[in-house]
Amino acid sequence: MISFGRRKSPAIEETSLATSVMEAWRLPLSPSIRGKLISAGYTCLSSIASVSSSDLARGKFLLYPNLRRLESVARFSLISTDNANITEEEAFEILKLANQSCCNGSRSLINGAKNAWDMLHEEESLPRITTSCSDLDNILGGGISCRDVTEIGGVPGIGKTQIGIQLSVNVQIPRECGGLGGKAIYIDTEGSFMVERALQIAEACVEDMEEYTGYMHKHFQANQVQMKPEDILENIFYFRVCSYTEQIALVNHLEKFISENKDVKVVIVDSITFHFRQDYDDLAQRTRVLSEMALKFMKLAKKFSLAVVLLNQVTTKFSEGSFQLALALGDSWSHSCTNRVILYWNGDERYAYIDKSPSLPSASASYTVTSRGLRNSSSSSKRVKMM
Ligand SMILES: Nc1ncnc2c1ncn2[C@@H]1O[C@H](COP(=O)(O)OP(=O)(O)OP(=O)(O)O)[C@@H](O)[C@H]1O
Repeated sequence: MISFGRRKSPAIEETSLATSVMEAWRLPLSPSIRGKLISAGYTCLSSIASVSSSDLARGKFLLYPNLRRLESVARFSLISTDNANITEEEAFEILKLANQSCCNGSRSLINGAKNAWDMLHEEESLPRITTSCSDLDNILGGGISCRDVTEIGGVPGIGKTQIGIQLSVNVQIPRECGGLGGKAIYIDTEGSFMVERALQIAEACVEDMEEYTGYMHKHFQANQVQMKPEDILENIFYFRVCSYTEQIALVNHLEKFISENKDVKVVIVDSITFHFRQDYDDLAQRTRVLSEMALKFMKLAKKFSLAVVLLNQVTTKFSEGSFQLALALGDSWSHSCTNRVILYWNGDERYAYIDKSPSLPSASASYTVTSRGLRNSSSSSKRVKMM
């Protein structure tokens, strides 16, 4: 049976063509030699490295399926296509550089490999941000993991914003006190961030640190940490976004912002889906845009070793004959985060449940929201082992 390859759409063809032109374009050659090379049809490094210097010098054209389109890309890239004659010397130089670039490319890929033992150590030594609730920290393996995207969802009033504020304060706990000594980015889409509440939680955090460092100073001659609640507020970078376009623009800008503020160790989005649920009509496109956004957050988390916390609303969904709570955009969005924590009420008590994690067992723990922030509830945590 003869199978025919699926024909790429003109747009895809043009994009891949432009990408391969970029490969030749990146070689450190003079513009005139580069122009000759591309106009002879040698665009990607593998095609250049596979010919002899004499073939290249003779200006042997590669069989290119759509040279006219190549020429239009070349013209667009301001490359001269008038003269395709390459001298022997130029051919030799081109081959040398192309071979070097090919080798560097594969070497960097091989260098990227890690062994599983190193990965295990890396995982164990990953810093975590405490939630100020030791029961919750326990089920989270010590706190919110840096280098991961964690989604926290729950009904209105369950305490999502309180957790977001608590984390943006706690990320600043100095290293001497077992913290990260970092800064926070708070992206507020709903207008729920209250600065007075952040000050209240910061004051409680400073009091706890003074108590801890006072004890350490008295018994172990350790330095006392001087930190004021005002310092904590100064280290929370607050962004208010009022539409999904602003949200997309901000997320695209974050990499630059964090490169300039490398101390940022947590990014909180409160909430991730708010504008997309309200104003977005095209559901398929909405899923694509949100998945792309989640991918960008994952890249940021890995690149800058920071925690991304996406707060999310829940909706009711009719399933198996009854209404059940489901995270907003649940099904379409479900693969976009590494960890997912669901907050829920059990009687009068607030509970957190690990719904998804590649490394933690499913478990639940109770917590309470006090005037000082998140704390353990009076009842002890409950671990539910899943099959
Ligand atoms: N100063 C405080 N002292 C004690 N509890 C507080 C204080 N401030 C807030 N809370 C508790 O936190 C709850 C509000 O939590 P939060 O605003 O984080 O909910 P949420 O899940 O973000 O809700 P929404 O989805 O509506 O934004 C209040 O109902 C109250 O129980």
